[in-house]
Amino acid sequence: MSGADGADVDLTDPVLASEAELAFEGALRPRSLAEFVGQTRVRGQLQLLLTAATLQQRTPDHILLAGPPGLGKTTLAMIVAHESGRPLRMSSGPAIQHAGDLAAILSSLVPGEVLFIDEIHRMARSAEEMLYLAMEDFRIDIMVGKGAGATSVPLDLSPFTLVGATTRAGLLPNPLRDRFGFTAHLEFYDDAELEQVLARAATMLGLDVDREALVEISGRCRGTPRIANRLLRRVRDYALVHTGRADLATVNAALDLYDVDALGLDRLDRAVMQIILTRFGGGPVGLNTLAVSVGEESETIEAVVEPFLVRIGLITRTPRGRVATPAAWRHFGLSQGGAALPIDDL
Ligand SMILES: Nc1ncnc2c1ncn2[C@@H]1O[C@H](COP(=O)(O)OP(=O)(O)OP(=O)(O)O)[C@@H](O)[C@H]1O
Repeated sequence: MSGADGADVDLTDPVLASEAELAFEGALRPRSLAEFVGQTRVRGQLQLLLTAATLQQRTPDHILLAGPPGLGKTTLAMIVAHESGRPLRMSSGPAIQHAGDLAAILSSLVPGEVLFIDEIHRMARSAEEMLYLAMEDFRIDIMVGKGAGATSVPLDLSPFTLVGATTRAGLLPNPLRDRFGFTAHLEFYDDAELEQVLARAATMLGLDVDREALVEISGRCRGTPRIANRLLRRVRDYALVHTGRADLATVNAALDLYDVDALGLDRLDRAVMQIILTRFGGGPVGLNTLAVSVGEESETIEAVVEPFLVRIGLITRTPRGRVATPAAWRHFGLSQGGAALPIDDL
């Protein structure tokens, strides 16, 4: 995807978000379940779980939040802590590469603390095993010494609530998954919900946006609040520099400039579709082949790209691989079995 200066710009890539954007994202996070838009079922389930724990004056059960990036897992973890009036400790799977890393965190938790572990499926196996006992009995066994003389010393922990987030619930071992009292599967947001997210963000930005402009952005943000907020900022920029107002024409011009198409497909989505349609005649194509072809991790394709493409009906998953649907051929203006376009032309 090319920006105005010719540099590659990917509005959907959280890694490329500037510090200002991250600060903006933080400021936008809803602080309570009532403020949290959409995910009605999950909100109701969480509300019940938290209220029951408060009535019984105990720590809420451990919670697993599963779903693609940007749908609100971190926000919900913060809300769990805030609504139950407990402190929050944040960590992530990649930062826990040894059991000792986890032991250090667990042993320093204050009573009732909420421990959020993002990308929990990426934690080291030895730490995962330590977590089983910690979640169940609020206890860990610490190994002292090495070899034949090693002994395990039990250490009692303060009661805590673990909130784990994962884009790949299927990768968690069963013993870990079973120890969560509640698993919430976050879904992509529908257009009406995204309009609410955008309207709220526009108010916080002090941006006067037409309703039809909001509708247009909500249809192009991959069902994802994080992307909705980011696109809104680019529309704000465009209005500031060029048009003076955030109307439909401004939205179309800004999003076209950043190569966000009518369905909200980004560069990686399009690259994946190109491979399936033009190199493999519509598929089936295996996950690893796709990942190698577009130069991405297969985990990213499976957790980020594929759920969205399936949701909007451009691909289906079959036992033999991913297959393009007739809607995909239409969207890219290609006829099934027709001449292949050069990969870079789509
Ligand atoms: N339901 C919602 N209502 C309003 N804003 C939301 C909602 N969900 C997410 N957001 C906004 O979207 C942004 C991204 O949310 P968040 O960081 O919680 O997503 P995430 O699922 O944890 O993503 P990742 O897995 O990439 O960390 C936040 O700035 C938040 O304000």
